[in-house]
Amino acid sequence: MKQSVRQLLQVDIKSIVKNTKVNSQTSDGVLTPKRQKQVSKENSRKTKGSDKFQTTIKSLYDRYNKHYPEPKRSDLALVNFFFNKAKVQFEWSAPTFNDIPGEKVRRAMEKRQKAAQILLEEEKSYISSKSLASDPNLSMLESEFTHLEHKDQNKLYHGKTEGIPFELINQLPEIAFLGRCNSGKSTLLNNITTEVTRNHLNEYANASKKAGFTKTINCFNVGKRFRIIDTPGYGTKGTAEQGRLTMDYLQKRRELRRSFLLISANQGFSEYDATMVDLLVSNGIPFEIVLTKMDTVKDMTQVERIIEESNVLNLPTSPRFIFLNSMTNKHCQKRFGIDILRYVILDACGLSPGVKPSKIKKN
Ligand SMILES: Nc1nc2c(ncn2[C@@H]2O[C@H](COP(=O)(O)OP(=O)(O)OP(=O)(O)O)[C@@H](O)[C@H]2O)c(=O)[nH]1
Ligand SMILES: [Mg+2]
Repeated sequence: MKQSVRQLLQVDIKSIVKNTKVNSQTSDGVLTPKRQKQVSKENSRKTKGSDKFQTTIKSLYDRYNKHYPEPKRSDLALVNFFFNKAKVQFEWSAPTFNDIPGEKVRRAMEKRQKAAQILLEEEKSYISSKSLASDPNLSMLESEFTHLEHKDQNKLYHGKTEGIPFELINQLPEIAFLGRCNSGKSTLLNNITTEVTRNHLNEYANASKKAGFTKTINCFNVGKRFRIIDTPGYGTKGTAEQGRLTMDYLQKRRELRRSFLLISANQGFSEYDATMVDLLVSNGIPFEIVLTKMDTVKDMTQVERIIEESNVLNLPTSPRFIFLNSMTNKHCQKRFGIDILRYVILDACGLSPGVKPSKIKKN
């Protein structure tokens, strides 16, 4: 008898637990009709909000990128596939331009080649002054000289690469993120190279609320197809050394294909940004403009004003304008503009949207 009471009690407790848990769900996990209605209402509100945001961002993009053909949806899908699958590896961090792997050696090689060229020219002019120009020995001399020149180089750089430093053999196109401190460069790098939408993402580059966080130029290899360079921010929290480092990189780096100037949509163009734009234009460095933190913008006319009041629409070049958000919030629950930026990056590196990463992420 005692046992059957206990059994009864157990059954009762079980059913109580079941009933409380199942307030909004039936026992097999299916939502009750009431809850279903609520969820679908919430979802449609979210979708409506996101749709509105997407439409606004799209109309801004169309308005300021009339010179550029709109990327096809199928291409955007391919590009997203590439970035979501490509393995990202941190490669180097350089506090000065000479610290970039291969740069010192490249400079030394170029100096030697220049010196050798001058010697060859002198030799030629000596021979022609002695009216030996038709002498068959001249071509022999030239080839002898070239041989010596190479032998000399090989002496400097031993190894299996026939005198060419490994870092220079391993060249890939590069793109760089530039902008004021806190404009969202490091966060964007983490975002475009990951599939997930997660706030406070610190996957590869370190991002921080603290302005002036990135202090060196940092290089990340993406799928062994190209490299993304994260630069230190400029402005009141940046230092003169960091500014020089970024300018050296922009002016001297042969692998740089395009730079992306990040402007925070809630701050707009500053005098520092105007100077950077001038430097990019006067040095002939190709660049695009990326308006970040679009999730923080309540009134989109504010973004239009930022663009119209800056000088960028009157430049001799026509940079693209890309509008995006790396973070999400209640009003903006998806990332926008990331796919367009991904598309432009591959294009800048001379890669087609259908390119496959040479190295993929492990799941
Ligand atoms: N709301 C919002 N915040 C963002 C977005 N992107 C970046 N942030 C925030 O802005 C702050 C600065 O981001 P970082 O990526 O470190 O900026 P940075 O340009 O690399 O800054 P420095 O390294 O100092 O030059 C961080 O607190 C980020 O969370 C965005 O799209 N929306
Ligand atoms: Mg940074």
